[in-house]
Amino acid sequence: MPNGLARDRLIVALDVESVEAARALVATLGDAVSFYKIGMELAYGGGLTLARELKDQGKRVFIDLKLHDIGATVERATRQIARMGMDFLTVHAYPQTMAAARAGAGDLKLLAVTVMTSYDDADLAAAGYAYGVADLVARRAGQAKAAGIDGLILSPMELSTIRPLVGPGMLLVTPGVRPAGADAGDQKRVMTPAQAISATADHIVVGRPITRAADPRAAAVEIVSEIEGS
Ligand SMILES: O=C(O)c1cc(=O)[nH]c(=O)n1[C@@H]1O[C@H](COP(=O)(O)O)[C@@H](O)[C@H]1O
Repeated sequence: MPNGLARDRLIVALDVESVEAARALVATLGDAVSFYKIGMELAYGGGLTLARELKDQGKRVFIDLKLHDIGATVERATRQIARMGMDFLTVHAYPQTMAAARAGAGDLKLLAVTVMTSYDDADLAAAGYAYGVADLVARRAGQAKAAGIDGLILSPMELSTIRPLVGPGMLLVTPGVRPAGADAGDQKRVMTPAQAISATADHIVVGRPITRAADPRAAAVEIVSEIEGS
């Protein structure tokens, strides 16, 4: 049985196309993984039913729907996820969106997505932003804290500047994590599990390096031992 505390810091992104594929992966990973993320691909393929099943198995579940809409819609959608008894929900880090989600969340923990880990400064400029990544993440971190948001999604590269800004109480959750030598794919701001944990990530989110591995359980166990050694 892997070390519980280290294991609970790994969140596996169940980015697969069907509930059947997700169930098979969860069975393969067994007690190596305690925390799962259900994102858009699986949610749009029936994954919200699986979310309840995972909770009933004692797993923690992060619903990653990255809400962003008018306030009334965000508030009501957040309330629906809160009723499902899930652990985390993502919303985009826009002040109006975060305030609306806070109003609907109750005890559900909200994570604000700062700047996607597939973006660099040039991508932000192309999207019309005057800020680079570092400045926009910092600005949104301050706004999330002011809105009473529980945590942030950011890349591991921003942890060392953002942790001092937000303090120990804010959950810092980082995708953009790759074991040494793994393919970065579409991720542009990347660090290893050990580097992310040393830089004070509370949780790391890992998808393809586990879900597409020849032996997903071995890949997860390896990452948990890297977390444990950090
Ligand atoms: O909100 C997220 O989880 C997220 C935010 C972000 O900035 N970057 C990012 O990669 N993610 C998610 O984290 C997971 C990363 O997956 P891999 O790149 O396969 O490890 C995917 O499910 C993404 O949707």
